[in-house]
Amino acid sequence: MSTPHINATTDAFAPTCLLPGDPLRAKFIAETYLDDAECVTDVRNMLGYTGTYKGDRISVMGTGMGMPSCAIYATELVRNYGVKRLIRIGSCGAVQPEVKLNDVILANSASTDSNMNRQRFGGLDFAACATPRLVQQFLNTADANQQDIAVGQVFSTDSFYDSPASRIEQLQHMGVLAVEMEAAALYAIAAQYKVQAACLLTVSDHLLTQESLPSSARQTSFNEMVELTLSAC
Ligand SMILES: O=P(O)(O)O[C@H]1O[C@H](CO)[C@@H](O)[C@H]1O
Ligand SMILES: O=c1cc[nH]c(=O)[nH]1
Repeated sequence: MSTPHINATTDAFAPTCLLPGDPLRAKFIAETYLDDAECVTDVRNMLGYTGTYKGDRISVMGTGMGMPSCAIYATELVRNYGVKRLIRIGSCGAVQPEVKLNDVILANSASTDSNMNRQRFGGLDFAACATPRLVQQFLNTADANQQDIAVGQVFSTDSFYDSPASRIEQLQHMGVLAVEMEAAALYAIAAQYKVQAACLLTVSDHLLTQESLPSSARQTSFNEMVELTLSAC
């Protein structure tokens, strides 16, 4: 049955759903990598697809930008559509010099400047972590494919623009690899609903060098991350 934000039938989603922020990235992934992909939801043009990858059913759906938007879709997917594994596949801005443009990062934890997890956790600070079993699965697959990925903590922010000037230095100091806008909320939702979650990111911006990928590449060229995700799931 439909929700306010997803107009799919009850059984439309597979237990594993890949979650890019950009709905056109979801469309690209479905059309490029999945067999028999069908668009199962299009409310607000937040496109979601289900198809098969090497014979296994899998879904991919956009979440929009930022934690409030991502939280709406993640919550409805687990509550109403039985999704058990939420895998964010996003872009990010690197804050460490050794992390380069186009590198793939596996976010094993996410700090945040958002208040969303405090609201969820009675005012306390929630340790937002990926599901260890999924982290292991991604690492094993990356090793088997001889693919180099960075594993570490990220920072999920509410603000793409105009963060305090000292922010990057603080993040660097605490070993944060990159900044993005959804993982912390996604990990808290997964914990609350007892489902699995992980977040893979491709470095689209470098916040130290100001290098940046064009928007067309953010939509279509995250092949390394997508292929790793599909072969690990
Ligand atoms: O590329 P996506 O998955 O949207 O992720 C990143 O890009 C958006 C900002 O440009 C934010 O959603 C951020 O988290
Ligand atoms: O949140 C984000 C995503 C991509 N690049 C950034 O700099 N920040």
